[in-house]
Amino acid sequence: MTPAARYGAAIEILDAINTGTPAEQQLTRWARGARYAGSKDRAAVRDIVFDVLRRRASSAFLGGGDTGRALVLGLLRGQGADLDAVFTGQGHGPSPLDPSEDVSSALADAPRDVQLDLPEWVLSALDADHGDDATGIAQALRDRAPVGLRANLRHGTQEDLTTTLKALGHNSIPHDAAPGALVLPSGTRGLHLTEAYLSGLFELQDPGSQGLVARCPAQPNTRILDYCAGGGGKALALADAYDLDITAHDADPKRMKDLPERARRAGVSVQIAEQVPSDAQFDGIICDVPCSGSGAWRRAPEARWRSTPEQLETLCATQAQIVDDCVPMLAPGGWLAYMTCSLFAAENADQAAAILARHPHLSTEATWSTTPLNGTDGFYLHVFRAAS
Ligand SMILES: C[S@@+](CC[C@H](N)C(=O)[O-])C[C@H]1O[C@@H](n2cnc3c(N)ncnc32)[C@H](O)[C@@H]1O
Repeated sequence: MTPAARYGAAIEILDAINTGTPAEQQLTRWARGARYAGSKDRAAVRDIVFDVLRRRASSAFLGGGDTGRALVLGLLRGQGADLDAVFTGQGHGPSPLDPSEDVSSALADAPRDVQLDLPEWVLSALDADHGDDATGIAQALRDRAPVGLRANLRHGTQEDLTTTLKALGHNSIPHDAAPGALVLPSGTRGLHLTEAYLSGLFELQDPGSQGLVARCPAQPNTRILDYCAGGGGKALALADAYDLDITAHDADPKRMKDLPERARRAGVSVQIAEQVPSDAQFDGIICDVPCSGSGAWRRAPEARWRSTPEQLETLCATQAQIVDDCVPMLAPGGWLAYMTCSLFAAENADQAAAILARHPHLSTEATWSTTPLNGTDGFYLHVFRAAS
């Protein structure tokens, strides 16, 4: 595909997304029908679509509308790109621009929420929760995220992995959020197909996510419950760091389907429990609760536009319930790590304060958080300790 044809495809896909089809679904549908598109074309079209979704409000402002064409036009204007090289009208490229598509305003004339590509209510919450950092965080959410890796330290050091990746043509940089964390530039692809990955040398995981686990006060040979295990990112990181008796649970067990294979590849052991007996006791419990995901909105760019204050309220109620379900399973003197990939205090510090108020036998052992300003996704951790 020519570069212009890739933009043409992105315009069609964005028009379909505008009718309510989720972006992933529409990208898959397009790729199935576009046999002529190679893997590089598919990746490039996906990047354009996701770039637009991350910058949807500013692209609509600069493109003079919210059709697929206007959004792509606005994105390119914002990037200062050569518009005539894209709107060529040749092959499958978009038709040439019409004078009616000229927009005289600069982005600096737009309201702040438009400039920062966030719904107004989200920006107000970030301002309230992050003060002077809010603008920088919002700006970071407009860009692609770097690729994060976790070296499986049972297979080698962070330095060993850096050397292996270098031999594969990838320059990785250590990240100080966790002992095995590395980052590579956004857009690094195909790592999961390398022998290094298949033989268990690393997992794909944001350094911030690794930082949460690195701060859990696990002691060797203790019983740990990962109550919202999902794909097992936290359980696997913990199992790599210590010899533990780890039980992984999720309300939707299908989400754990890849966990046994990932554990096998990493050379660690994690037991799967579809049900956890209510009288079970654990020395440590991880509550990696379902949340707005606002800390990771660079990776799921549609989510910011679909999120609502009402959804946030429902999520907060679920988070509180999950912790309340877990607290009775905490052995005397045990720890509970409440964690989110959210930037909102409502899901983070406010929840922690409410948990302490509801469960007076818990105290705060540690807290930690990170935002995209640190080169990670946004995460929050609150470690509680039960009285012995
Ligand atoms: C943030 S994700 C977990 C990500 C995972 N820990 C990881 O690191 O890959 C939250 C998970 O909570 C699960 N969940 C939602 N409600 C739950 C509940 N009431 N009890 C247990 N798990 C729940 C969801 O199915 C989802 O997999």
